[in-house]
Amino acid sequence: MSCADRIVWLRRDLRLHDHPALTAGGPDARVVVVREPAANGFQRALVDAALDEVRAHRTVEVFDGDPREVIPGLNPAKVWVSADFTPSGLARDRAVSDALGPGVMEAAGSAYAVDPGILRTGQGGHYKVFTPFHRAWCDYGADDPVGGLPGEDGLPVTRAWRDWCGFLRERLDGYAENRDIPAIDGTSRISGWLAVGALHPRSLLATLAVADAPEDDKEAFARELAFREFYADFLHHRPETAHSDVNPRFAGFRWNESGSEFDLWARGRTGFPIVDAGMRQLAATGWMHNRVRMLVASFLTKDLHLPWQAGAEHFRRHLVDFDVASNQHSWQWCAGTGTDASPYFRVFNPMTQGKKFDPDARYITRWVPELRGVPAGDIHAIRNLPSEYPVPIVDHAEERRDALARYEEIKGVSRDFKVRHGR
Ligand SMILES: Cc1cc2nc3c(=O)[nH]c(=O)nc-3n(C[C@H](O)[C@H](O)[C@H](O)COP(=O)(O)OP(=O)(O)OC[C@H]3O[C@@H](n4cnc5c(N)ncnc54)[C@H](O)[C@@H]3O)c2cc1C
Repeated sequence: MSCADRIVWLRRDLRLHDHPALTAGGPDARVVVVREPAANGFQRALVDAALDEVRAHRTVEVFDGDPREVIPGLNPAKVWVSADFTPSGLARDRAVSDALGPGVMEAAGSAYAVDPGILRTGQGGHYKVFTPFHRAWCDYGADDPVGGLPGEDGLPVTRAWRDWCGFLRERLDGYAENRDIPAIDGTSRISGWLAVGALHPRSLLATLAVADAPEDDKEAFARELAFREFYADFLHHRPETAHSDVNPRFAGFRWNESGSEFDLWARGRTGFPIVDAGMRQLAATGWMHNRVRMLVASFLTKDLHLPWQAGAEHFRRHLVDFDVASNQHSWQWCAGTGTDASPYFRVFNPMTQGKKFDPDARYITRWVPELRGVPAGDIHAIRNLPSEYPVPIVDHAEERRDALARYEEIKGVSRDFKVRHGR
């Protein structure tokens, strides 16, 4: 087999370190990228940045077109890839592999520390609840990084790696507490790099283990990585849940039709300051703090009674870190339809949540300039706000009651179902 026959096809694994597929292909393999549509402009810019760094150190042939035609058209004898477990990635890879013929395409590694599908419950099923998954994930453990980390063995130190090391140095200490406060730059902000594969959780866990920080903070961080892997594992077993409710009880739920209220939510013009701040942060930067993602998702599904799929699609079109498993399942969690879901009847109050997690309204006023200079107490109580700021588009207390009433309708259906079927 000549070098030209051996290909490493890079997708969302745009890095040179800790890369089983590149290691399997060896230093002489052709490295190939087929440009596929990115979820949005923010993610496309990150793909380009990560790809440029790979190209600065290794020749990469970049093709446009459909990988189902481009890869077989190169007539390779062998193609190594990082396994892609997303439903669309699996379908693409199956088609490419069929076109190449048996044994040509081989997966080495994936975007996860523990590949989806590996962990099983005692009964042999897949995990449906995070806590036992997390326990099993910790027990299973992650392998050591493959082929070295940036800065070792001549491997370049990339922007993504510098961001990660900056977090380890400056913000890991205190992460467990600070991660919930949107006004503090307390999280790692590496989700975009993970989404394009410029970082790998295995390398993160290896460096996290030896970092000089309190164990609580390290454990809290690893737990968040486990959430990412839990959602990927769940989606692997239940691919239809990228679009449909995990909890079948919601099949008959009475959602509203999307209309002008959706647009006001998307534009950060709901009149609820913390919701508007989050949506404006998303529009401006492609990123939103996790706590605020939860609040805006709760608002869309429980105050506006709009289906989680509409919000998830909006996030897909804007998030720099869009990841189908984390996004769809986080939305389902917030809507109450998903794995381990926050119960439907737990409805976040945007005023009290704002007061609790952004007490001096620093986060809110960073993104909602009309409210600068207004006392935090007034912002959280939504009173005496300047006329250029919108009045609330709904009455939260009323919508909460409505949400609970709608939930009662399907609860009743489910109780009837149980009675009729003798369960
Ligand atoms: C409605 C909603 C939609 C979301 N959509 C996405 C998405 O498309 N892509 C995405 O990566 N995350 C998503 N998240 C999860 C979370 O908000 C982001 O991962 C996190 O805010 C990224 O910032 P960070 O890297 O600073 O996180 P950190 O707090 O530093 O966490 C480190 C890493 O752990 C993972 N992580 C953290 N929290 C979660 C979580 N709740 N679920 C799954 N993984 C997590 C991410 O990979 C993150 O980069 C969503 C959350 C909600 C509530």
